[in-house]
Amino acid sequence: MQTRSSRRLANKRNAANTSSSKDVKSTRSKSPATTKRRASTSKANPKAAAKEAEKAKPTLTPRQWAALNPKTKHYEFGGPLGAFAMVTCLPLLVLLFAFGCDSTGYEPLTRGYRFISDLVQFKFDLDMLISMLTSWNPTAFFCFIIFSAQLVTFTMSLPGEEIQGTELRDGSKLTYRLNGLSVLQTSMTMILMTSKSQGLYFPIWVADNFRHFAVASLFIAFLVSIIAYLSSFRGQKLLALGGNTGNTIYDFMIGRELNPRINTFDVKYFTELRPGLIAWFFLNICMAIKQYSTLQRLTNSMILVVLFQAFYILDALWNEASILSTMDITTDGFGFMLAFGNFCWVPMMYSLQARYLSDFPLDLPYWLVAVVITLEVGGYYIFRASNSQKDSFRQKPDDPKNKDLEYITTRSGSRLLTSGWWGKARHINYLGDWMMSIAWCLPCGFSSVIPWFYCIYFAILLIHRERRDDAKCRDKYGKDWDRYCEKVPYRIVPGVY
Ligand SMILES: NC(=O)C1=CN([C@@H]2O[C@H](COP(=O)(O)OP(=O)(O)OC[C@H]3O[C@@H](n4cnc5c(N)ncnc54)[C@H](OP(=O)(O)O)[C@@H]3O)[C@@H](O)[C@H]2O)C=CC1
Ligand SMILES: CC(C)=CCC[C@@H](C)[C@H]1CC=C2C3=C(CC[C@@]21C)[C@@]1(C)CC[C@H](O)C(C)(C)[C@@H]1CC3
Repeated sequence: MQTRSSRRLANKRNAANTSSSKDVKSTRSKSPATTKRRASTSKANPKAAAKEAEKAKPTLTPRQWAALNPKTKHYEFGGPLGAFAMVTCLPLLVLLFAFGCDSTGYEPLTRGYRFISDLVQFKFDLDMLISMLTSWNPTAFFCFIIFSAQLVTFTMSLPGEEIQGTELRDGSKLTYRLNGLSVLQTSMTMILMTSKSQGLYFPIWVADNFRHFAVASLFIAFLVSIIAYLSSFRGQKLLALGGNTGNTIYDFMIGRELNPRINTFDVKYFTELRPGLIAWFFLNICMAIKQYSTLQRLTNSMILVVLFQAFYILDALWNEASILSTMDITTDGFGFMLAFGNFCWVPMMYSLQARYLSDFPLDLPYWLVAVVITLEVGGYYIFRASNSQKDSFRQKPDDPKNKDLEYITTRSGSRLLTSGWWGKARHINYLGDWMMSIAWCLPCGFSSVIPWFYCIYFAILLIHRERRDDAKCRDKYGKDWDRYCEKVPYRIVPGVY
């Protein structure tokens, strides 16, 4: 994909980056004294070091900048029309689920339809409008904003191992601080300390005001994505190869800038692994506490759902370094899709099962508990073992456990595994993840299809994601990818798909 001139620019930028920032450590051309001074500046004051690195980047002429950021020629997600549909329909779906589901029933579609038909027939009287507006809870709104601000503060201030991401198109490498688990622990402790003085009042209040939190998360998602889109035009930013079409709505949705940063604070990395996962973790606990407060006990279905999902979130934060090689970080820009996905979609839609069970408690027979546990353990095993095998093979190919694995070497130098987990299907890790999604929905029973939403949506997301990744790899590896596909014919489910 890289043109010759963009490669030349990449080398030029790389030289500047390597000599100026602690981000790229290996090939410095400065004197040891300068190097030492810079290293100590970056340790003592990472903000100043980041500014210094930014200043040291050569200013490109408009033509050079355009060569580094070629115009995107192909659309994904149905182009501008699809992007418009995503920006409008997905938030509406969140609102429909937030307002259409409560302890009286889980019927977002009927309620949504009634609401719209009343609106169309002008049955929407003033009293109704007033009652809607006065039911808005500004406290919940501000709580969500303070919660998000706290996550930013903790991410920036708590210590953590600093590691480098994959090499970017302009030759530079960014540094990321791994402190996800400390951020989760600190934010949960803060919340628990606040709510302890009020008994269990705070978590129950959060569960009761779920819809207001949904509105707040939507507001933040739009705010963050608008700011990200506008700031992508300031200065000479490295853009995502897929997000520079020039079409406003499309670029806004897919993400224009590759790695928006405020000094050392990486907005995309933060968004991907903090607000969504941590808010989801917390909302689930609130739903469980709400069930406990009404029943004076927890049902086995609630225990299973909350434990499984908490484990999934802890696992993601424990392995947070592995996200640095996913397409969200290496390829996609930061736009509405990721901001909305993480600030709003993940916490509000992924917590649906726990929310459903707090409104409609259910005790599962032992045989079903056994089925659910088997699915979760089997799914997690496939998910984690396959992801770890790929990470370990890529990072330590000489490790004894990787020595017997078969692979093909591509012309770009990367190796593609053709045995082990990655010889069974090209995205066997998706299968494991999807099996876990069944284990999370099954405890909700079959009285309503709504809590099954996650499992259905996730199948669509994974099938679409596999197609996107396939296109990316075909573009990157050309004929080598065809060779790999011949050896490993199945996409996600061995022998089936
Ligand atoms: N819960 C949720 O909502 C979601 C969860 N996920 C999960 O996130 C995880 C990461 O998924 P994702 O980012 O899609 O990508 P993957 O972890 O599946 O990685 C795909 C990349 O791996 C490399 N690769 C492909 N085949 C091989 C091979 N045979 N040998 C070695 N390397 C190979 C290629 O990158 P390269 O260019 O380096 O060769 C390819 O682009 C998955 O487990 C998924 O289930 C994802 C989305 C949503
Ligand atoms: C249609 C729509 C709302 C699109 C937005 C998609 C996002 C919800 C997902 C895109 C990739 C994601 C990942 C995770 C959560 C969902 C989103 C943001 C993830 C953080 C979940 C935990 C995993 O262990 C993971 C870290 C591998 C994963 C990364 C991708």
